Parts: sequence; C-alpha cells; structure tokens
Amino acid sequence: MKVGVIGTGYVGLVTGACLSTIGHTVVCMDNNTAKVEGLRQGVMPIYEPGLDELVAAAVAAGRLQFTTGMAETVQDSDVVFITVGTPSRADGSPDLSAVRAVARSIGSHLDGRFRVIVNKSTVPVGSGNWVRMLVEDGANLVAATARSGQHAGNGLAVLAPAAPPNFSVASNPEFLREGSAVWDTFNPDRIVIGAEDARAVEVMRRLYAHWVSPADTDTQAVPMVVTDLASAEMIKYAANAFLATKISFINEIANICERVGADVTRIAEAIGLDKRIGRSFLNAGAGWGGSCFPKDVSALVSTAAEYGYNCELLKATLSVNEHQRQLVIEKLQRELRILKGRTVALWGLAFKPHTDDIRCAPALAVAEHLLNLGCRVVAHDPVVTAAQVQGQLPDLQVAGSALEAVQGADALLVMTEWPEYGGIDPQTVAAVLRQPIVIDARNCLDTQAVQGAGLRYVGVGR
Ligand SMILES: NC(=O)C1=CN([C@@H]2O[C@H](COP(=O)(O)OP(=O)(O)OC[C@H]3O[C@@H](n4cnc5c(N)ncnc54)[C@H](O)[C@@H]3O)[C@@H](O)[C@H]2O)C=CC1
Ligand SMILES: O=C(O)[C@H]1O[C@H](OP(=O)(O)OP(=O)(O)OC[C@H]2O[C@@H](n3ccc(=O)[nH]c3=O)[C@H](O)[C@@H]2O)[C@H](O)[C@@H](O)[C@@H]1O
Repeated sequence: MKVGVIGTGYVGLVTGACLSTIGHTVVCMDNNTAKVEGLRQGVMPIYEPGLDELVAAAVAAGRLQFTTGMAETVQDSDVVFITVGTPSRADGSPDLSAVRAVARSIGSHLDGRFRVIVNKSTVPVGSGNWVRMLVEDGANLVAATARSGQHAGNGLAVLAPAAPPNFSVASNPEFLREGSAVWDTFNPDRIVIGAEDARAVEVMRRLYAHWVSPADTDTQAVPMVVTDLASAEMIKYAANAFLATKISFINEIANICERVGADVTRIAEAIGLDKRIGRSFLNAGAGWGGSCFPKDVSALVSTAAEYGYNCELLKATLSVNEHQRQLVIEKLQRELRILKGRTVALWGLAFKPHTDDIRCAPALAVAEHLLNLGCRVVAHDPVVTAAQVQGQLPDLQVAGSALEAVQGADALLVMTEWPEYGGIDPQTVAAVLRQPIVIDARNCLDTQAVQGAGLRYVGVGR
C-alpha cells in the first residue's frame, strides 16, 4: 500500500521505516527542512538502535522517501498518518497546534479517492472527531477559494477539487518505547484501531496484515483491538498512566523499604512473579521521565478535570514521581552535609538508557537542582552530547568519559542505568573519587563490588 507519514520524529520515522521494511511504499514528510535534508543524506535525527540500517535498506529498495511537500505526501497515499508532537503546555494540557495545522493541510490536498487519515499522535479523547472537522475545513477552504476565483501566492489560480473529499479518520495509538522502538514495532503486544467505519478497519487490517494475519501459519497473529475513536484514544492514555503508576507504586514501596530495612529489588522480584502483577516496570529509582509519561499523565488529569473529575490516584502518581527526584538530593545532603562548593559526578543524562532523548530527564532535573544549590556538576553520558544540554543547563560540565567525570568529585551519582556503567571497575572509581560515596539512583551497580572497593553505596529502597 502507499503510505504517507506526516511528522518525521521518533514515531514517524520508526513507523515509516518499519512499514516500508514489510513492503509498503512510504513517504515521510516533515516541515523541518534541515531534518528532511539530513535524512535524504542518511543522517539520523535521533539515536535509536537498528534504525539507521532499516532506513538505509528501505531507501535503497526505493520504498522510503523523505519530503517537505504535503501535497505529494497526501495525494500519493492510501493511508496518511499524523505523527506530529503533542507536547505539554504549562497547565499540563497538550498543545495540539501541530495536529491542527497538519489536519487542515491534509484536507486541502484531498480529492475524491478514498483515504484513511490515521492519528498516531497521542491526543485527548475526542480528537478524532476534531481531526475530521479540521480536515473538512481544509477541504472546504480550498473549494471556497477556487469558487471565488482567488489565486494562490504563485499567481496560479487555485483549482477546485474534482470531487468532494472522501476519507475516514482512524486512531492508531503507538506503544513503542524509545531505545527499543524498532523491536517494539516488529513485536507489538497488540495493534489498536479506533475507527469511524468498517472501510477504514479493512484498510488498516491490510496495512498491518504482516502482524494481524501473518502468511506463515507458525507465526502467532498479533491481536488487533478494533474500537471506536474515543476508546482508542483513551487506551493510549490508560496504558501510559498505568505504567507510570506502577513505577510510582514501586518507588513508594522503596521509600518504605528504606525506613524498615527491606530490599525493594527482592520485593519487585517476588511480587513480579505473581502473573497478575508481572515483573516489568517495577524498577525503583529516580522516577520516570521522557517525552511521554509526564505529558500524558498530566494530559489525562487535565482532560478529566474538563469533565469535572478529580484524578486523585494519577495526581499521587505525579507527586510521588516528583518527590523521587528530591530524594536523590536528600541522599547527597545526608552523605555530604553541605552541598555548596562540592563537586558531584553524574553518570547518565538521557531519561533512560539506549536513547539520546533528554526530554523531562530526571538526571537534568537533579543536575539543575544541584547547580542551584551551588554544586559543580560534571556529567557523562554515552550518547547525549554537551551541545544537547548547553541550552538548558549552561553551567553543567560534560566530561568525555565516565572516569573523567569522577576525577576529584566528592560523590558519584548514577542517574541512568547505561549498561557500560556496570562494567566500570569500582576500584578505578575509588582511586579517583575525592570522597568514597556512590549514590546509585537506578540500583544498577553491583553493590558488593562497589562496597568491596571501599566505597559507601547508597541505592534506592535497599
Ligand atoms: N517518542 C515516543 O516514544 C512516542 C511518542 N508518541 C506520541 O507520538 C507523537 C509524536 O511523538 P515524537 O515522534 O516523539 O515527536 P517528535 O517531536 O520527535 O517529532 C515530531 C515531528 O513532527 C514534525 N512537525 C511538527 N509540526 C509539523 C507540521 N506542521 N508539518 C510537518 N511536520 C511537523 C516535527 O518537525 C518533528 O520532526 C506524540 O504525540 C507522542 O506523544 C507515542 C508513542 C511513543
Ligand atoms: O507514549 C510513549 O511515548 C511511550 O512511553 C513509554 O516509553 P518510553 O517513554 O520510551 O520509555 P519507558 O521504557 O516506558 O520508560 C519511561 C520512564 O520510566 C522509567 N522507568 C521505567 C521502568 C521501570 O521499571 N522504572 C522506571 O523508573 C524510565 O527510566 C524512564 O524514565 C511507554 O513504555 C511506551 O509504551 C509508550 O509508547
């Protein structure tokens, strides 16, 4: 099938690359000219394991193209995905301006051929109907402009569409995780389709046939949940809110463990063996961050408030998470007493390992707090660069290696559980630290090896 993807960020690029890999012909569009130009030259705008190879192969096979042109993206496609960002506004509600602009623009390029316009951006309940309205507005504007005999900016007359727009809106929430986005897309737990009509469902079933009706009879089909638009939109928020709550829950248990002398890692292991609970997302630490959990939990709270409902549980999920970062500072204060004038080595800036994404990264929040308290903070991350953090935290120093960051520091603070940190010999760390203190805010180091090197180990909930 022919697929247009509008917004070539994390979700758009991974979606486009994976759909072209399974045989569809995909055009990825973005209004960021530099990004599109870079992609045409094989430069990935994000760090995502396996993505470069996938994109290169799909481009070489002639099944993946990049463009800044909306007209060609829409006109050539049977399915048009909207995958633009929906960041949080100051009040926690999502900023839908990019979705609005794109939906109107899609409408202005439609003709009589049937297309499914698929919203993959995370948008509040009710957005499907809103997208339909905007697409119709875009189409009506072109028709009205043509009727009035007006001219486009280039002096050419605007042509009236040959036929009224023929489209259906669908919602297809995305569940990929950064750092394992390609794997997640090829191995989904479910595919959710919210649709207005059976025709759209049929198109989406064909698009996702690779997963939902695999040709190889030995391959297990992925469940496809077909529902109405509002339920599909709600499924996305409910999934993220549940996962964020699960992490806040284990962080709360960790905080109790610290007081009573229990070990949260053993508790997570044991309760995780209960199939009703499951082990994943029970790693206590410095709390969750990233581009989605914070904005999506806040957006759900904000949507509920619009409908007169006060989300007590989700508000607690948010506040436990906020508090979890504060606890990292308190642990440092307990160990070092005065923080002003101290040097803290900080390992890990990304919001989690295997990504260079620093959006809402707990590490940056903690670094900012330490800088405000008068510390010198020397950070290291295997993939996040100094240039990425410069604008946000100009006083944060970024070292070229993990050991360089630790040199002469009063404490080492581990904020992201990059596997390479576990491979560094604690003896070499002990040899260069000014004071023998390690705060492991992700419980990722070998406790005994750290203690064996004569370092004081402070983890989370143990
Ligand atoms: N990042 C993730 O892991 C996941 C994100 N999501 C959701 O997917 C959506 C997209 O997220 P990301 O890919 O992370 O966003 P992103 O910020 O990485 O990318 C968005 C892209 O849209 C482009 N864009 C903005 N306005 C445009 C316009 N008018 N025309 C064309 N392109 C435009 C931007 O230039 C950018 O390249 C969000 O709603 C997010 O919540 C859902 C699941 C996973
Ligand atoms: O909507 C989205 O954008 C995505 O949000 C999350 O994916 P992502 O943000 O990439 O990363 P996660 O692996 O979920 O981690 C989120 C945060 O939780 C933290 N976390 C995760 C697991 C855990 O046990 N403990 C914990 O503190 C991580 O360190 C990270 O800061 C969801 O897992 C995806 O399913 C969803 O598609």
